[in-house]
Amino acid sequence: MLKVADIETFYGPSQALFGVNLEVNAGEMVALMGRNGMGKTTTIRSIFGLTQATRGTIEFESQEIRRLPAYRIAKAGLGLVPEGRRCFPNLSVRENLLVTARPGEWTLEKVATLFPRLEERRAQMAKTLSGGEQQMLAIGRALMTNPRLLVLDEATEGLAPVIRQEIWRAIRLLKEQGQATLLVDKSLSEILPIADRCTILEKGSTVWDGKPAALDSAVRDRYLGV
Ligand SMILES: Nc1ncnc2c1ncn2[C@@H]1O[C@H](COP(=O)(O)OP(=O)(O)OP(=O)(O)O)[C@@H](O)[C@H]1O
Repeated sequence: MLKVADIETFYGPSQALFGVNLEVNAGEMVALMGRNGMGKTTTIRSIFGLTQATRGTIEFESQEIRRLPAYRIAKAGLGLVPEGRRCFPNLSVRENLLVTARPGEWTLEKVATLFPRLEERRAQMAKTLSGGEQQMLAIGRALMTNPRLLVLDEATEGLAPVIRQEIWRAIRLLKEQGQATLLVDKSLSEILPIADRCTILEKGSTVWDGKPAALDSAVRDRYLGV
């Protein structure tokens, strides 16, 4: 479904990615891992055309998307929940969900069953929601675009444990429903049981790819330890 091959990405003169390889197949949940600053967010920005990769290929459903503008990439069927959420603060929950909605299986009703808290707060302005609720709204909004591939960048970062659990429960439900997902998160105990595959980045390159069961303590210490 998504095939990223040998991409290189720069911020001005400074190179952040030196050869990232990554694949997500239909129905798969893939975890993109690596310590701070190794290039996870830059990889996601490159996939979505927010910072264009200068080399390599990014194919989504057999279409080369590396040079497409961000809006065309979203339209091709990729849905992003960016780091830091970014809901529209002065729109209501309902308006946030509807503003980028596209026809498909995900509707207001279905998002309400995934996140009942959002339904209870549907008329509230997004800026009055808690951080965790805003995160749920960001996920709901991405789902309302009915993406064939959903990408979550640090969806549980900095949230209270009870809210994190609600979000992980939703992610597990998405997995059961066969939603193809690329996930960046530091919580190995949550990710490893549900990921089909893990891709690890170090200093802007893919250094390991495999099933979570193959991620032994040597690999963890080498690439994920602090
Ligand atoms: N806007 C920017 N301008 C210049 N350099 C940047 C910019 N954003 C990130 N970088 C650099 O690119 C490299 C990769 O950063 P990136 O944010 O992709 O890492 P990450 O793995 O997502 O880290 P984290 O887990 O901390 O979010 C780092 O060296 C970082 O300093």
